[in-house]
Amino acid sequence: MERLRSLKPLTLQLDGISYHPPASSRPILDNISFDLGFPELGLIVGPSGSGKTTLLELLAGLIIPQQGRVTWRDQDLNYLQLRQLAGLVFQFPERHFCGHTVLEELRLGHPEISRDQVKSALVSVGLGDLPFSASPYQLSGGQQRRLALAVQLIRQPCILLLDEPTAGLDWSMRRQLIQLFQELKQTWGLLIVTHEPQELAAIADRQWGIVQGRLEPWPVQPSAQALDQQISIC
Ligand SMILES: Nc1ncnc2c1ncn2[C@@H]1O[C@H](COP(=O)(O)OP(=O)(O)OP(=O)(O)O)[C@@H](O)[C@H]1O
Repeated sequence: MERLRSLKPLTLQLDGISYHPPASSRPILDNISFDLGFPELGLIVGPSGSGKTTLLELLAGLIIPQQGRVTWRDQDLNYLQLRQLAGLVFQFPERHFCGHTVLEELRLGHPEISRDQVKSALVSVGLGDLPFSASPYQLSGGQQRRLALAVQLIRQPCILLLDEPTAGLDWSMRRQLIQLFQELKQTWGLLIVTHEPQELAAIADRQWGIVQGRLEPWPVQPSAQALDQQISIC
């Protein structure tokens, strides 16, 4: 990871990325290009089925595009390097918890991780007071989302990828999580995909829309014709 951190501009770039699995009649991602700085929070907004999760899976190195390049600090990355670079928090991550305790959850697959590292990851998501022995299943919805973030942060990725991170939470938990994202974006690159942008848009540095696998400017600018109509109505 130090090697990935130590090269040139602090930017993740996608250039002409297309993904078209054989089972689909059309490309799920169609010629996607954008760049995201570090630290920075990028927001991609799109309806259900527009390709949001697929884009994050690709950036996490879980699927491989047929076309295009992903570069980090001007260096081309393959899917194995993407797995190092990015930490993906799935939608409803609490459904994938496996550990019986918070400590187990944070050490899954990495038994060498020290208790100090565990503590530090918990502190960075505002769970510093949580006992290591607590059961992940007995935490509140907001705490579970924070724990899922800590599971990724402990791996020290450069970019955090978050799929609908506030879905299914009540207003107060959403507000607390958004406050946490605001803090995390001072240190990490964050890319969030959602179909409910209202609250997240307030803290985003860059925003795009995605429709049928194509990236678009967002929020959509009203056309000149629509503006003329508004003026004539007034
Ligand atoms: N391997 C695949 N083969 C065929 N179709 C696929 C494959 N993976 C995804 N799709 C289809 O691609 C489209 C985009 O899926 P994706 O999960 O990325 O959308 P999404 O924007 O995240 O939707 P949601 O918000 O509902 O999760 C969907 O229609 C999905 O069924």
